[in-house]
Amino acid sequence: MAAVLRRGAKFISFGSSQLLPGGCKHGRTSTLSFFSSSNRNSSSSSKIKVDLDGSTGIAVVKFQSPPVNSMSLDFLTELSISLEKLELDKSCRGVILTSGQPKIFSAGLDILDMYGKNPEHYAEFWKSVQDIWLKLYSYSKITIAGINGSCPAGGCLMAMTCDYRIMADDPRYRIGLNETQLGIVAPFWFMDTIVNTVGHRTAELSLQFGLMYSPSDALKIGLVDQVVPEEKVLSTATETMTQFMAIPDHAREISKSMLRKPTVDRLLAFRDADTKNFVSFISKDSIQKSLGMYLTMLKQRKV
Ligand SMILES: CCCCCCCCCC/C=C\CC(=O)SCCNC(=O)CCNC(=O)[C@H](O)C(C)(C)COP(=O)(O)OP(=O)(O)OC[C@H]1O[C@@H](n2cnc3c(N)ncnc32)[C@H](O)[C@@H]1OP(=O)(O)O
Repeated sequence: MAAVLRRGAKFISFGSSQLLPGGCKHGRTSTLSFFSSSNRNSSSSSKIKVDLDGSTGIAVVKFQSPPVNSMSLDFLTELSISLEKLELDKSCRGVILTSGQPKIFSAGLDILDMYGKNPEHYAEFWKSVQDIWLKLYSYSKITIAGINGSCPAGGCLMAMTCDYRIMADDPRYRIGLNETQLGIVAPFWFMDTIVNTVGHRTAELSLQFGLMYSPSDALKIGLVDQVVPEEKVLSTATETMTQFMAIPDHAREISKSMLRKPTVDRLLAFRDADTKNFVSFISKDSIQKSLGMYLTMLKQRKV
């Protein structure tokens, strides 16, 4: 795959791949804030900040992994621990996933965890990706994604695991599974998730072309449920959460579980084979070379 950098263009191509329009640059430092009062419970690891309001039962889980909230092994581990704690916490009834980084919800899987490492690392990384999907797709509590920025590939997958998606109305933002644009194939459970979200025909087009949707187009195909001004993403998520909470938990939970269990069971049944496939695919010299070129281009990109 030859790298073609089209400076100033809306998209930058790598072979047949496209980067998202952007142009924003991010500081690498993060500010951790702690909030404490009798009804609020905040915790903050280095990449994930959790703010649980005991009076409403709503937890806001904020990604704070600059510059782009890429899903590294550390990020996934911290997120997994935070979600596990919230699932065990009886005072929590719902979780809002959102970003603390400007213009980005999550850039998807961290390419650095898939490049230049050994097979053991790739296996460990992939299991943590499977883990977070399994956890979120079968999460007993209500989950809402407050998508306040771009959301490619793994970022889109994470948003699709939620019960409801609210996206900021900014035409520069994009959401979608763009794997084919990178010359790779989304694993079967990524595919199952998008089929369950937008339906089979739309998923076929979306996956084959690796389409990235603007917020309004994502709304049209049902990839997101609502588009609101950016400053209203969190308040809308809170209002929506209140509507979900009006439904008896057990009935909602069982309905969710019955609808999602076949999809979850499919990954559980083929989990080891899926890990082996990933490790063998990502270890190939040709794939490593392509990833290396893609990373270089990401770093050189100035628009
Ligand atoms: C047969 C079946 C076998 C099974 C095989 C399965 C194989 C498939 C595996 C799963 C596949 C895909 C899942 C993924 O999620 S792959 C990741 C896809 N993500 C992307 O392509 C996004 C790339 N990034 C961007 O488009 C842009 O960065 C952005 C998100 C739009 C943000 O733009 P920006 O202008 O605000 O920031 P930018 O300057 O581009 O980036 C800032 C720094 O961040 C680095 N970076 C960006 N994205 C990633 C990433 N995903 N991982 C690691 N690092 C990333 C970028 O390099 C910049 O770094 P630096 O500051 O210059 O050092």
